[in-house]
Amino acid sequence: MTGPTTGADAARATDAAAEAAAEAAPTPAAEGTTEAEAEAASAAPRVSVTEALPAADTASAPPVLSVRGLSVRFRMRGGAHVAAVTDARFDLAAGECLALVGESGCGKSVLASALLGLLPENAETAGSAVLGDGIDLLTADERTLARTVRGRRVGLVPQSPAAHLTPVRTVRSQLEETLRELTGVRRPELRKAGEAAAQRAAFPPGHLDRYPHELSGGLAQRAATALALIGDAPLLLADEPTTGLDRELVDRTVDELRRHVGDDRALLMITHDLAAAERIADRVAVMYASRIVEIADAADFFGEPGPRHPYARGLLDALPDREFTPIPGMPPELSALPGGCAFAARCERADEACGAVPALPTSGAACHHPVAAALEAPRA
Ligand SMILES: Nc1ncnc2c1ncn2[C@@H]1O[C@H](COP(=O)(O)OP(=O)(O)OP(=O)(O)O)[C@@H](O)[C@H]1O
Ligand code: NI
Repeated sequence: MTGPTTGADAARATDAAAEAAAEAAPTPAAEGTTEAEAEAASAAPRVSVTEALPAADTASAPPVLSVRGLSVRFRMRGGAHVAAVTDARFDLAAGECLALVGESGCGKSVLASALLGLLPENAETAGSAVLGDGIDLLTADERTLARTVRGRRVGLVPQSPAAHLTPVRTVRSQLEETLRELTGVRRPELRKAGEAAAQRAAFPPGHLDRYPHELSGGLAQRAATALALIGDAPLLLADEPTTGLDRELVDRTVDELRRHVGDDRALLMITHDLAAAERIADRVAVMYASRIVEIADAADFFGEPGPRHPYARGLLDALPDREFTPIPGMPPELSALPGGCAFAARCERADEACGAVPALPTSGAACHHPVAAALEAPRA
């Protein structure tokens, strides 16, 4: 899903006054933010938690989220189907940030909607997506999802914060309502709690009485993040949280998100911005034509040995600051996916073996001919 771009978005983006305020007061110590927090917000504290943690699949504590065989397809008129997510499998450990990357239309947002129980009527699902406490997000009923999951166990940082916020109410009133709903705080404590919630996401208190349309893109994103954090959900899901922001704001937004991934919280960040993924992710999952085709440690993926899947390698090589070479051809239609590997038609390494769907290892590429495989597994 790509959020609608409205005239209001453009107006906000050029709202110099609000932007200047955002720049001037991101984490002002004078507003009650501790120096350490202010420091953390501005200094990109990219802590490599993967080194301290056992691999997600072998962790002794149950993963915050465990996805197995997750598929989503949409029934279309005339009996056709769109396979938006096919057989996704991954774990997400506490303290970990997994970036789900891939080109527009590959199924990232549909996967997120499945995890929130927000799929439309014409969706059919298979598989499981189990939270640490055993709730399966795919089979939970709407009452459970509404009362105990959304906001409380899964916090959503939306793709288009401006559209996600209620336009006719101030940020303060939206924070207070969510606090009342999720934490039970009542007046007279509510006002203070609202200000504390804003502060957690570095939303400047001086802007609390503004309406969403009076906020810059960066501040709207902070307001939406503040709302997502209120329920202290162990799983944060951010779908393209940096859409429409300039580079500096992208960096700051992802750094702030990273700051909220504490010891007992995990973040699934969906993005097609590979630089943002590199900046905050511990692991990367690459999606192509509805399937996760590679899962790798972010350091290995963005550094050495680099991506193993030819598509993932192509994605990186297409970046302007790398080789700037686009992948030839187009992804297949999700309503007419080929048998075997969906990337084979565009892949110079493809041969007969690629007529069968390659398995996805716990870490590595779903590919019959992964890049650099020869280096790691020399034949005798
Ligand atoms: N309700 C629906 N009915 C039919 N097809 C749908 C529906 N919702 C999404 N799709 C299709 O599912 C596919 C995956 O869409 P999705 O929004 O997950 O892509 P994405 O990877 O998030 O892309 P983007 O980067 O543009 O946000 C697309 O082909 C889309 O057209
Ligand atoms: Ni999307």
